[in-house]
Amino acid sequence: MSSHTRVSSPFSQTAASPGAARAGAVLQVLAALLWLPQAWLIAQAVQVMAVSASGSTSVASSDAGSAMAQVAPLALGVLVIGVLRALFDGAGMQRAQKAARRQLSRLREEVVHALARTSPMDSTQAPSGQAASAMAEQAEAIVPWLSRYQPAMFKVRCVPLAIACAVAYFSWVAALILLLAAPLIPLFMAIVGWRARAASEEQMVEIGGMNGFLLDRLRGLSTLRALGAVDATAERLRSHAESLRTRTTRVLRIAFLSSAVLELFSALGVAMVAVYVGFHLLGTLAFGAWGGKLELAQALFVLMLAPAFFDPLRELSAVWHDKAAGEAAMKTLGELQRQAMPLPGAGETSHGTRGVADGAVMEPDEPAAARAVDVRIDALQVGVPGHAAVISEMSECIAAGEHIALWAKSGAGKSLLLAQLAGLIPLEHGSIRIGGVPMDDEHAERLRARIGWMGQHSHVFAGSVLRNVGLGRSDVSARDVRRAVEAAELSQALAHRPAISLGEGGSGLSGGEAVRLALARLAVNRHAGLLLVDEPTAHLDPQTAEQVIASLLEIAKGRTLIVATHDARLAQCMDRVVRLGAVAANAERNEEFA
Ligand SMILES: Nc1ncnc2c1ncn2[C@@H]1O[C@H](COP(=O)(O)OP(=O)(O)OP(=O)(O)O)[C@@H](O)[C@H]1O
Repeated sequence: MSSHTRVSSPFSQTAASPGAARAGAVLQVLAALLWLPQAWLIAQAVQVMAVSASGSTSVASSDAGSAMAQVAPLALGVLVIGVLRALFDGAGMQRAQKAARRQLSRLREEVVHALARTSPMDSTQAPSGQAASAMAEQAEAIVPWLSRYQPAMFKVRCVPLAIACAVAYFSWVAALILLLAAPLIPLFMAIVGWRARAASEEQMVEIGGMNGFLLDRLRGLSTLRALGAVDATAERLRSHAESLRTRTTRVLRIAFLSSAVLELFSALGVAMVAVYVGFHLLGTLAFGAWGGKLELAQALFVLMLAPAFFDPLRELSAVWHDKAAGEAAMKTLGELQRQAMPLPGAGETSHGTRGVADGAVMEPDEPAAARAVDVRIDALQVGVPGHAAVISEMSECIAAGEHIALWAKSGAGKSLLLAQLAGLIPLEHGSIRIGGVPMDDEHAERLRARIGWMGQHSHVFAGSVLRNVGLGRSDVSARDVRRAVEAAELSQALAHRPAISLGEGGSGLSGGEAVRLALARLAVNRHAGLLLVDEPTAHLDPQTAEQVIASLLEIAKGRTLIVATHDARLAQCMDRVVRLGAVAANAERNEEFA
């Protein structure tokens, strides 16, 4: 069973929250279009001044005064439109930026949820360092892509066309020059952008890989140091950094190339319009103005619009790299959302799941005290979806309150069975019922809340012992944590170091203390009617193992306990031993442990 959550196309992502993003783009387009009246007013003012200057030798000074009177409202208009343009542009950018930030938060939330909905047993999951780097760092590339590239793209679609129409109204030749120069730019940009995207993706993969590698090696630094592999690791890190440098340089080179392409063609376009307008005014090129001759104001207007025609394209070029980086980031986030092995029931809410069939004994609003539950395993295939089954079929009934040991050789599937019982792996064949409730997508979330789990390698977070036991859960009080720590005899073990703060991965704790910490986590779960424990005494000396067994039995009183073990002393303390791979022989208690 596998499900794939796909990130929808980046464009549909933006379309999903069109309001603010679109409003931002529209405001920026309006600001750009306001240049048309502003340029017209400037051209008119220049014409008035030119006429006044040319006539000042022969005409009375009162005419110069009237010219100033004509120019003043034009100048005021230019000023007012200038202020409006600045306001529109500023507001548009602000809105686009805010919309992009919101979109990024939403995407990050989706990725976090997708990761949380993935089974922890999925061995194909991205390394945590890579996931953290993708979400925290690479995902930031989405903001400029949405807030700058997309409005720039919108402008390119509207503004040059409007300007070309305005220019064509006065001179079809000038408009033709602009229209001929314009398509060359997107064409070359697309060619360059295609390379930019590939280069950006390679750069992102390299960043993610390097971060994952670094985090992984930092976690295992003590092992690397102990085995004398620090230098070799540093060497690999250096080669990663070198490769990243090369890829980053390639991305920058392509970004510079795209700007150069655009500058070249836009400069040529503007220059050709200027040459035409100049020669037209001089009378050399007397065509191209719909049979007439351009006035000074009209010629100036056309001339001023020529660079503005290319402005949106220049802007697009400046942010062209944002598109490549943004799309590469979207792709990386999409990869993170791909769930090869979903966590059963992670998408379901625990609300409204009352009324479970078969006389279920676990009610959603059950009081705090744990109640032992029975476990029924029917024709269960033990294994991970997509991999060969480890046990093709097993059936077993475990009574409420019974304590059993799973006994089998290494690799026989004890841990996988415990993971299936805990609802951490989707079931492909067969069924599990806990307290009469089937372990399926509908009930898994609720069942997990009633199961205590102690894995083979419990992760220890950096922080205090109490925080590591409470794990910030709202339903676990400080009193519960203290009691659990007592029950696991962890406080006695750490009595000589009361203010101990643990390092990431459990540095600062002995192996026995780490097991006690895991026991305390087990004990703190007051709702757990079923405890699943994986090899709690592995690697412990006989005396510590005995203490751990005693604590475990104390914690498991009145609850159902299933423990995977190779330890005969622990197995002897159980009511029954279930041999995996020889399930039929489990009806009676195994004499080996009598
Ligand atoms: N997440 C996983 N994805 C794919 N295969 C897995 C996964 N976890 C375990 N396996 C495989 O399933 C088989 C059973 O593993 P499991 O950890 O259940 O054995 P075990 O009986 O608990 O062994 P041990 O006593 O050594 O802990 C092994 O061959 C292992 O490689």
